[in-house]
Amino acid sequence: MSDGIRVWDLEAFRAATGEERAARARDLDDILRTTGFLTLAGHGVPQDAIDDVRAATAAFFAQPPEAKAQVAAPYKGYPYGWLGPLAEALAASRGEATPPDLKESFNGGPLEVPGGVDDPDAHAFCYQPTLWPDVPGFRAAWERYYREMEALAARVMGACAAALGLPEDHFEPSLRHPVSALRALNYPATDADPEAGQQRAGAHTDYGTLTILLPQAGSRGLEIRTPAGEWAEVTPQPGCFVVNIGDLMARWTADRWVSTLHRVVAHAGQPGRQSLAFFHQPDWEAEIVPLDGSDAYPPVRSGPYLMGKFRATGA
Ligand SMILES: O=C(O)CCC(=O)C(=O)O
Ligand SMILES: [Fe+2]
Repeated sequence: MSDGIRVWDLEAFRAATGEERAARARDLDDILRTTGFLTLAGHGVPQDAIDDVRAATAAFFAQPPEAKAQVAAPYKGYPYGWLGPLAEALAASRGEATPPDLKESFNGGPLEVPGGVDDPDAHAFCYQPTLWPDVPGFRAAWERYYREMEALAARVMGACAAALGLPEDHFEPSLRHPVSALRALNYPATDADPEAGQQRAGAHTDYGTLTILLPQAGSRGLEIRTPAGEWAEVTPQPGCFVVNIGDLMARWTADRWVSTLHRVVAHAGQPGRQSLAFFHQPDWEAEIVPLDGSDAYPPVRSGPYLMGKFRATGA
């Protein structure tokens, strides 16, 4: 089944002026109001930064479990490192009991700890060190890609401000030290049928502002729940990212934009699939108040809000 995910070109927006720029901003607003998902063209991330992180993460996952275990989270609740197979069920974030997801992941956080953060929760939950695997070139490739994602997220947030009719620098004071996370995902090839209700990633919404996803080229199985209530497959487009809105952005826009339910389906006889998800999250202390001036939601702080979402799933 083909998808209804529209392509939106960031560089074309940034190069445009006057009425054309306004029209491209309106188009972005329209996409984020209806599906909350888009295929991002014109992203400006160098291809070799993408190729290098793909090669590094593939080499990481290809190691035997004992090697991966060397960068497993050292205690329950440690935010980063290797999460082995069957460690998480994303559907639990919506109170649904399912068998665990058929995946493993490697997770890392901000590359620097800013001065002046007093909240001990910020240190325990966000500013723990990323654990570096002993894979040649891994750290350099990961850090470069992380920085590219931070810069891309800032450009997309500028466009989002325009789409909301705000000055393009509107979000900048909330994005001085974002507490974003990068997650590499490996969904092993399957031969047998999954258990009833088991998926590669169970149905969930993302928690933060934006997710910038790099699905494996030619891979299948990522689906979004359409406004009509059906599951529609997202087909990865060569040279593009998939970008979607998370719960915090829905809240910030007082539900003008939608944080759409999505999943990665499992069935027998699937080839392996690897993806990279960058979960963009404003500064720990940033106060998120509905942008339309309404009282649709009480103010929350970005970091504690995110931590609350994770705690609610027992992660
Ligand atoms: O791997 C994918 O394509 C999507 C993963 C996802 O939705 C997530 O980890 O939040
Ligand atoms: Fe997701």
